[in-house]
Amino acid sequence: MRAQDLGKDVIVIERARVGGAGVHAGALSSKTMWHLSNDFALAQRSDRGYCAKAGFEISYRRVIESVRAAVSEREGYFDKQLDRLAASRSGGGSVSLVRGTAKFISPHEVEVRRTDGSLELVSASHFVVATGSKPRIPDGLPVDGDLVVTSDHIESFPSFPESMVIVGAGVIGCEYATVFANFASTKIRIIDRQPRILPFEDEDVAEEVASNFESMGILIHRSSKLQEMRVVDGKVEYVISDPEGKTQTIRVERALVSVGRVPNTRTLGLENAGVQLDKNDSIVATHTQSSVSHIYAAGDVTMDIALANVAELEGRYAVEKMFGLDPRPIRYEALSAIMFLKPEVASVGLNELQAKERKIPYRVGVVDNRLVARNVAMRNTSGFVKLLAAKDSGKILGLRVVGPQASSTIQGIAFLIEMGATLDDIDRCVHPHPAIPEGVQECARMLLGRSVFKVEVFGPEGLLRCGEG
Ligand SMILES: Cc1cc2nc3c(=O)[nH]c(=O)nc-3n(C[C@H](O)[C@H](O)[C@H](O)COP(=O)(O)OP(=O)(O)OC[C@H]3O[C@@H](n4cnc5c(N)ncnc54)[C@H](O)[C@@H]3O)c2cc1C
Ligand SMILES: NC(=O)c1ccc[n+]([C@@H]2O[C@H](COP(=O)([O-])OP(=O)(O)OC[C@H]3O[C@@H](n4cnc5c(N)ncnc54)[C@H](O)[C@@H]3O)[C@@H](O)[C@H]2O)c1
Repeated sequence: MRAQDLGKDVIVIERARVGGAGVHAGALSSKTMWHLSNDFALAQRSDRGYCAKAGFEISYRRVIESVRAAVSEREGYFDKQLDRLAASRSGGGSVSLVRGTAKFISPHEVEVRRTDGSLELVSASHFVVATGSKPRIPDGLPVDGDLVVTSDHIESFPSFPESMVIVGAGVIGCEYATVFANFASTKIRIIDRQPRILPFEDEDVAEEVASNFESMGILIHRSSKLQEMRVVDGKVEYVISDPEGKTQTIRVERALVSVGRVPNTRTLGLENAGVQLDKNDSIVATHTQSSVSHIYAAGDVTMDIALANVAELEGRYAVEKMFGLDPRPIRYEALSAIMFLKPEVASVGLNELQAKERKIPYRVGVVDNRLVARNVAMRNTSGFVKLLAAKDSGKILGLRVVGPQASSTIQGIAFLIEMGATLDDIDRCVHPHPAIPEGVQECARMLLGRSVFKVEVFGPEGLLRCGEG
């Protein structure tokens, strides 16, 4: 669409469904499940002065029907736009959709194999490779799309399984653990080879999520090695060993494998175009430009950061660069992301792990949501706000929000990081009341020695923390 803005003629080649994993079996579908599951869990609570007397009926198929409705609503808008733009050339360039699987046969030519087997040759001056990624399946795991699945198949369960093991406690594993635990029909176990879930996040964030998981009845096998998984009599049997080598054999109804993703590059014929891949099959790209100057790569196919917002940003950047607009380089350090867990976890910029890794001296403040008026009013005070600022200048480096409305709360700070703002800027800004971002303001003020609640009073209770690294 950005190339169309610039008056270029564009051909989009898609082998499956327009929207990719941003919509199907991915971001939108899983977030729809998350919202539905949250509403269900909330409605089940009986500590708020109301409860459903007759209980709730719940059906996996019906839930998935709602998910499909969301997905097709979104897909419908994409299809409508592509149809209209293909039919008219109103001001911008033309956009046409070719359905089929693309493969480079030379640096300027792509062969498209349609579903009926026919071939179409597409040639262009410039290319953006945005073929995304697929679940990584380690050797020996019997993924059959039925009993042992990846996120690609999870919507095809006939009903809620009674029990499910999740292999990999990263984002996908933890999000689906949350969804199924919220629906309260499935006993969830989750295995990770690391000592804690979400190993790329700060320990306090991961532990807050882990303790909520445990209170939701999710069993976490930490530092566990999956020795074997097999299908026996229509059930999934797996063997895990702990760091001392003690093994356990457990039987569950289904298994979800979520141990990372790999780029879709293998069958793209990139060797015919001379495009260089790294040892993980990702396209080697410098500011989205591959080793062949007219071929760009955006999104999961470079496998640096696998997020829909990054994919879009890179796509826009690539197109602007290829048509000479000289766009501002993408600032990967100010990226924001949300993990749809219980509670929601949203992040922008650096966490403590990353600041330490990059040897950036920082100050950190943590304010527990129990001290934030809006959380109190919501009767939902689990989680905290954690703000990092540069030690000398007070420049804002990053924010983690663990708790309700986390995703909306980080956005203001994303802008401030982008602008190079400091703790003083957060202090000065008038916040609405009561609002979740007040926790962020209180955190900045605490680091500046101007907060309402004092660390000497609430520090020992674990409600406030100031530190540095
Ligand atoms: C379960 C799940 C949940 C997620 N949740 C979030 C989230 O909440 N927030 C977030 O930011 N990110 C999320 N992500 C990640 C996000 O979906 C991806 O980072 C994003 O979709 C990547 O976009 P992309 O354009 O690079 O690839 P994709 O969206 O995967 O699109 C690639 C497209 O290329 C097509 N294709 C592949 N090979 C060929 C070929 N040879 N010829 C023609 N077409 C081809 C595919 O069919 C696909 O449609 C999630 C991912 C998953 C799996
Ligand atoms: N809300 C979001 O933004 C969102 C949601 C879903 C997915 N995504 C994107 O999709 C990508 C892929 O997600 P993912 O969860 O598959 O990958 P991930 O990299 O987030 O997590 C993989 C996990 O699997 C563990 N692991 C790897 N091999 C293992 C093994 N053999 N046994 C046990 N554990 C093992 C790792 O320690 C890690 O915790 C993410 O990097 C993320 O960027 C984003």
